[in-house]
Amino acid sequence: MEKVRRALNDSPAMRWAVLVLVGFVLSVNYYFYDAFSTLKDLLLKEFNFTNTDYGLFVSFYSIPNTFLLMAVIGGAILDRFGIRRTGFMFVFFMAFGALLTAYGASDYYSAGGPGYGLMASFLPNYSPELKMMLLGRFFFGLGAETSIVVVSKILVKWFKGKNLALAFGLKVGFGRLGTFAALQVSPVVAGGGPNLTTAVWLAAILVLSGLLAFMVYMLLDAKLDKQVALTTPTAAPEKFSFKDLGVILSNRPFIYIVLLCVTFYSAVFPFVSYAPDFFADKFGFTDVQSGRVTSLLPIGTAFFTPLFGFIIDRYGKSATAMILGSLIVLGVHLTFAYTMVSPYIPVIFLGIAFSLVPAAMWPSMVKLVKDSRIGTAYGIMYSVQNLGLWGIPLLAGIILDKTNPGNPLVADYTMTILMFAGLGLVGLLFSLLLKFEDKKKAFGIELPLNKK
Ligand SMILES: N[C@@H](Cc1c[nH]cn1)C(=O)NCC(=O)O
Repeated sequence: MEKVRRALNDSPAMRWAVLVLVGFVLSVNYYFYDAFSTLKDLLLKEFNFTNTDYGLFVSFYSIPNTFLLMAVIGGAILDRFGIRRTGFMFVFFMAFGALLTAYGASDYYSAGGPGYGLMASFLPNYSPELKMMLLGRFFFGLGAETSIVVVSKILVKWFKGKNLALAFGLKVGFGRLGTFAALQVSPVVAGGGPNLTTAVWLAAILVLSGLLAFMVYMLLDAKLDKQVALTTPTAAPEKFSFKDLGVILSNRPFIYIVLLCVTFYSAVFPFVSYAPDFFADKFGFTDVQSGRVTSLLPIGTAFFTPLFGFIIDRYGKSATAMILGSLIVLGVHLTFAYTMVSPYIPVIFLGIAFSLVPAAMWPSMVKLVKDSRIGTAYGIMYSVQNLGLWGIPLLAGIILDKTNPGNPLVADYTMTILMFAGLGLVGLLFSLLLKFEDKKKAFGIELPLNKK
């Protein structure tokens, strides 16, 4: 038998090719996730959505992952059944959900297409269009979050000990490019209303092309597994057991990272969905100016996250990077709440924090959890994070309504922004606890990720 000396993941060119393939899957995921934020007003006009309907549509993404624990279950399925089967299933759900959403927004459906009658037969306060789109968003969220877990496990498989933090940084960068493209392309395609459906279909078809890209990746994954099986005796996949869950959940630094994950992302993602309105109301910006300053965030982080990942691979200091990032988030929100400093400056700092924490947080997991349980660990992180992504935008809306009785045209955002600052402060506390715990028990979180 021919002995395989170099496996596919020993070739840097193959590793980067894999990163581009799975990065594309992530880009289309983020594109679809964010494509609707610039279409909000058009959805309100075209389908008579209220602001609450829109909020419901956005938060439906998180329902399967938070309340049905789908990301945890998906992560456990991933550890049990492997990357190819699990990845295909969840990327398929993501594409199915995207197509269902586009169908719900289509003229064909509105004219009484299949399913319209059924959707019109219950909950008459919600339109059949909204109900079909909610169902689509539900399946999209169910598939999208676990597919991010699958991509994370793919990166650990190909890059562990070989620029893993850089690979994670680039992974986040691909996601941010998807967000940036959505913010730029979606409103242009929609053309102010007449092509709204085309903009939604374009987003759905992009997600479908992500499924094709994943199928190409499956061929490479199968080849790598065959090569590894020739050189290393393969162990049978470990069965999922609740004992493993207990082991992961009793790991203190893991818990601190999960808690930082939910507080940090809750202080950033939901803020971003209110940011254009906040800039317009506090600084008198036009829609175009608000959009421009907001889109600095995804484009800046697309470059900075890989750069910080590159540094962390070589020099470590992940816990310190998380502390610094959390401190910056706190400072940025306090600046927004209490000063009139040009928003361009705090947004640039927010971009630095939004690059530092993800670049350090996601790859740190390999120091705490064994590879065969990494899917479960990321699944837990995403499920808990989704609780924040579901609840905090709703809480922000409630605070905004309560502090602005009578729904004035220009809202005072001070209390809402202070709520985000509070999340930043709690995140800072968890990042300090993480560093303290690492110092006490030497988990190696501060050490470089590249093997010497
Ligand atoms: N769980 C995702 C949420 C998301 C945002 N856009 C599409 N999905 C997430 O937070 N990923 C980590 C990140 O840093 O983007």
